[in-house]
Amino acid sequence: MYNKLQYISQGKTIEEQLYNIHQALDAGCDWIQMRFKNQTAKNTFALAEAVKFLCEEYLANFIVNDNLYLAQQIAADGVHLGLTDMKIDQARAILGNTKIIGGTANTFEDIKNHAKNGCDYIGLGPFRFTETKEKLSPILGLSGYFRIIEELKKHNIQIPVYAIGGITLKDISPLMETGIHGIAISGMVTKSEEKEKLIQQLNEKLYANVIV
Ligand SMILES: Cc1ncc(COP(=O)(O)OP(=O)(O)O)c(N)n1
Ligand SMILES: Cc1ncsc1CCOP(=O)(O)O
Ligand SMILES: [Mg+2]
Repeated sequence: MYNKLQYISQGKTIEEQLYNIHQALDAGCDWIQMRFKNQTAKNTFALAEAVKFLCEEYLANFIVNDNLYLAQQIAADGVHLGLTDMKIDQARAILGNTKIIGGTANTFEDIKNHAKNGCDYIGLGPFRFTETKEKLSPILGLSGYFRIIEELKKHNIQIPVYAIGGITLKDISPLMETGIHGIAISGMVTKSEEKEKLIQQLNEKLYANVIV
C-alpha cells in the first residue's frame, strides 16, 4: 500500500526545485511528485534526471507531474495526471501495469471513472483555497470529502484517496476521519523552517490509526 504522505515539489528554477526536494527527502519524505510548470523540455528533463538520482539514493518513490512521456523516458515510478492531462486509460496502455498512475478528481464521478480506467490513486481536491495552483476546481471542504468517501463506500469503489489543497497540520486528523488514505502537500512542507519535525508530526497524525 502507498505511503500516506506525498510531497509535491515547488521552485521556479532547477536549483530551487532540487534544493526543496533534497530538503524534503532529508526530512523524511519518501514520496516525491516533481511539479515544474512552464519550463522548457530541456530544463524539465535535466531536473527529472537529477530528481530520479536523488530519489534512488533516498529509496523514495518518484512520480512526475503531467508528463507521461518524460516519466517513461527516465523510468520514474509513475506519473500524476490531471483532468485535462492525458486520459488514464491511455496512460495505462502506454505505461503498463508496473508504473504508478495517479489521477486528479473533484467529484465522485471523476473517481468512479479513474478507478474504472486503471488509476492507482486519486488526488481529490482542492480541500481549501491555495496559492500553489491556479484555476482551482470548486473547493470541497471537509463536508465534500465526507460526502464523496461515503458515496465511494456505497458503490464499493476501493482506491486510495489523497486530499490536496491548502492542507495544514491541524487539518490532518479531521481529514483522515473522512476515510481518505493520505495527503499530498506542497506549500506547507516547502515553507517549513523545521521540516524534519513537521514530517514527523504529519506522519504521527497520518498513521495514528494504523495497527501494525
Ligand atoms: C496528488 C495530486 N493531486 C492532484 C494534483 C493536481 O493535478 P492537476 O489537476 O493536473 O494540476 P497540476 O498539478 O498539473 O497543476 C496533483 N498534482 N497531485
Ligand atoms: C497541485 C494542486 N492541485 C490541487 S491543489 C494543489 C496544490 C497543493 O499545494 P498546497 O499544499 O501548497 O496547497
Ligand atoms: Mg496536471
